[in-house]
Amino acid sequence: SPSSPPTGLLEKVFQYIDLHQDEFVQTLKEWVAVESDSVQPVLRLRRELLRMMGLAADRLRNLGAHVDLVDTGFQQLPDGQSLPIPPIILAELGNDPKKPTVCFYGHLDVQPARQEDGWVTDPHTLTEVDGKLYGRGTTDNKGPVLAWINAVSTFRALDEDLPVNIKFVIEGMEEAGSLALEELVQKEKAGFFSSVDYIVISDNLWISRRTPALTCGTRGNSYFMVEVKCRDQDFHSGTFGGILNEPMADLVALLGSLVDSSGRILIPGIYDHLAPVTEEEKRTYEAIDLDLEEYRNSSQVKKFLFDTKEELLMHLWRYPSLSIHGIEGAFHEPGAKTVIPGRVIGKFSIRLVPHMNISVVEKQVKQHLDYIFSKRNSSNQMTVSMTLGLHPWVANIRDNQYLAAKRAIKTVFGTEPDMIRDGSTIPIAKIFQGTIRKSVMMLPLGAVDDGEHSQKEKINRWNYIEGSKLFAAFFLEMAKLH
Ligand SMILES: Cn1cncc1C[C@H](NC(=O)CCN)C(=O)O
Ligand SMILES: [Zn+2]
Ligand SMILES: [Zn+2]
Repeated sequence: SPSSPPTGLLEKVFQYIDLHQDEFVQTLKEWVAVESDSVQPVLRLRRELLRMMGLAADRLRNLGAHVDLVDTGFQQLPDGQSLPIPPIILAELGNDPKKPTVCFYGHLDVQPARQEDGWVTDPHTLTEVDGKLYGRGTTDNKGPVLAWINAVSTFRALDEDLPVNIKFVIEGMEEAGSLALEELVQKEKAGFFSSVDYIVISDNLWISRRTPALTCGTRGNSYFMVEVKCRDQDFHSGTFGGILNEPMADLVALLGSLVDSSGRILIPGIYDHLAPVTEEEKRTYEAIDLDLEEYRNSSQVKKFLFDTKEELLMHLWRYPSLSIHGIEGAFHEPGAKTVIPGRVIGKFSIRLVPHMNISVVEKQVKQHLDYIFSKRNSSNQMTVSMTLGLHPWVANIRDNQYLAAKRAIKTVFGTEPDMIRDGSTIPIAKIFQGTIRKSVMMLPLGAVDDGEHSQKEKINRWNYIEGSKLFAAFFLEMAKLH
């Protein structure tokens, strides 16, 4: 059915957002100018992060929100140093018991970015080219956080009553693993979060460049380190080559035993506990707006492992995958050094899906590596550890907020959303759902080609501005449903 044009208040709200879009872009520019990198643990960048959180707190206070900057202590580094963790913002605007309370989670830290890495423009100077707003953090996650703030500020500017009570959880350590956040969520379960009815996260992307999406699930992740050690120092391959079990040879064999060339994980039992594929689920893939050729070309990949939309999406979203990330201690620089590394650590992770069990996966991985290693009769020492275990997350799409979001998308974009999952992990979603037991929704704003974590990250002006409208329309739909 065609969408009806917005009327009354909504029309006023949309007009306001259109008229003030340059101001909204200007604020994004000011936020992108702050190099709030949480990944590199250095004091200069931590100060930038603190400044970023301060800017956001000021902006929220200007909206009339009550803002708490919660102190979260220090991050202990492996070298014994410690760095301050930026405070987590807990803010609230309105506490009318007749209205639903919607809490927005977002983060203002960003991935590292240097112009030499292959940016055409300075990553910390927001630059508009053909309607694309380039800059680190534009889509992940400063743009979406500001879109939510833009939506709230529009009601305030028009002197209109906010349709819902609003809360904010904004952190500055997401890219470093959301240090301190889980603890805060647990601590505030009976406090800040007790009045929260719904949580909205906008920290992933559509699967299309034009069709908006609603995200119904994410994969989890289990991260492994496998260390092979002969001794703590390197060897010269001229003086020791030929008489040692070399750690790299052991490690390469171990890593080479994990996955075959068709992408199938070779760890026994790993596929034993997967949610079965239903006919209903199969039908959902067909409706999704994904042009395989365009996706492949824009990703600059010659060939994917799968060539139907259904298989590709299933392997991204609902099957586990194993990726090999790197080897610590290996010689990786240019040139030809004749070294035998004495101790190396291989790093890989397995993306988890319903109904996999993290500790079962951990056991299966360890058993498999023990077996492969024992067959080599190596005199080296192997140690396997799982350093991260993040659960997959599945939405309850029958919740009111999914209905409200669908209606808001229809109003703003004139279309039904793609109902998608995401292959990566937003750990806090599962924690919100598990500890405070509230409905969680992921409502992304950015397009598939935004390049989060990559060079030339951008958000389209269109996505940013229509996204601000989407959040405003969502508030009104939520109020109607309550
Ligand atoms: C840190 N980490 C280790 N295992 C998983 C993660 C989270 C990370 N999350 C994202 O990238 C958010 C995407 N919008 C990922 O999925 O790799
Ligand atoms: Zn993010
Ligand atoms: Zn990110």
